[in-house]
Amino acid sequence: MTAKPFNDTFLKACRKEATDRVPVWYMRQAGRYQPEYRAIRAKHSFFEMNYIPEVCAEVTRLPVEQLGVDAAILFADIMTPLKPMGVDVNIESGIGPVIANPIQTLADVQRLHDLDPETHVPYILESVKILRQQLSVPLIGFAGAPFTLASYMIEGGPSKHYHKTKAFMYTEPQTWQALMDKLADMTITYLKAQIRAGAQAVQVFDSWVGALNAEDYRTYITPVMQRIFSALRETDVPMIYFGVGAGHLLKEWNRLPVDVLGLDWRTTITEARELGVTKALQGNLDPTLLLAPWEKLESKAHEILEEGTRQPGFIFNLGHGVFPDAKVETLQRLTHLIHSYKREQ
Ligand SMILES: Cc1c2[nH]c(c1CCC(=O)O)Cc1[nH]c(c(CCC(=O)O)c1C)Cc1[nH]c(c(CCC(=O)O)c1C)Cc1[nH]c(c(C)c1CCC(=O)O)C2
Repeated sequence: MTAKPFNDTFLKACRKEATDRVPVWYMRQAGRYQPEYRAIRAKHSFFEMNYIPEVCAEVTRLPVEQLGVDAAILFADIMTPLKPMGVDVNIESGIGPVIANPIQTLADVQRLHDLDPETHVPYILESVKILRQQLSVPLIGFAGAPFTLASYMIEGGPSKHYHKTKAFMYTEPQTWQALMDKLADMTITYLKAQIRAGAQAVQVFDSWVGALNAEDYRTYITPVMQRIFSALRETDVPMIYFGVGAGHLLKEWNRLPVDVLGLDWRTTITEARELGVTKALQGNLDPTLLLAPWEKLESKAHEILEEGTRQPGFIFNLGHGVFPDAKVETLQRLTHLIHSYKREQ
């Protein structure tokens, strides 16, 4: 069997180079909407799937083979590196990460271990190496951003309003800073290790940072994100920064040394461009539309393609992850639509 030629359209779009078709991948492209995933998951806990590199690699490859997407994202969770740092976290199906020992004091922060990827998460690095041998599309490594990780660590699980997190930030600024620094060190070390092992792009998930207003983002978060992306700049892999409900932060994000901004569906690509965003963009179909009639999905996907392809540097994705009740066939059809799209001159 001859190996497929390497498909680098995703990497080109990250660098704002012209591509002959629009690259696409989907957040949470590996997950419970796939019967094959459910069969594997029935045999293992979530973290067990992380710990066994062959399983991790199989689950990572599944959507690439099934959907024909232009990038693979390593199968793990933003919580994976927190476990060896001393966070007692479990992934509960249908709920998300649940933490038995939430952070409350400076002593709790100081007790967190520094991450040493080679000893703490060797299975992640092994999975990356295996995948690089097997894939003919780029492999995206990823990590959670400090605010989003801290929100789970402080709230003890998923949250609606992040009020414990924000109260902590306002009332214990020094402890908050210590926590941000510790998490930023982890993010940098973890992503650099993934890149050394072979990850060809990285995405930093700051899913919940949209809970902050722009002024608080500037005060409490910009310095730490600046440090993370500057440190990763030393590598030459493209960096993507993503958050949900963060349209009001886009001007701030555009100043960070990052290559691609991930948008959710609340901000259109045209609106982002009008705000002065110059980075490559990734997004932003509302994942709920995967459950809508095809005509509705198709027309919105078309709109996004037209807006996105007005300039180079566009990667089609969803505005957030695929839901468990989406259908594989819908994502296959959508992928085909994106790959067949030709911009009218
Ligand atoms: C906030 C966040 C988490 N995890 C992640 C984020 C950032 C992206 C986002 O905002 O969705 C990131 C993540 N989580 C997972 C991936 C794997 C790669 C991929 O996208 O295919 C990635 C990139 C697997 C997963 N992570 C999780 C699952 C479901 C686990 C299962 O099989 O039960 C998967 C496939 C669990 C998890 N972990 C988390 C949540 C909210 C959940 C979902 C809860 C649920 O719906 O059951 C925390």
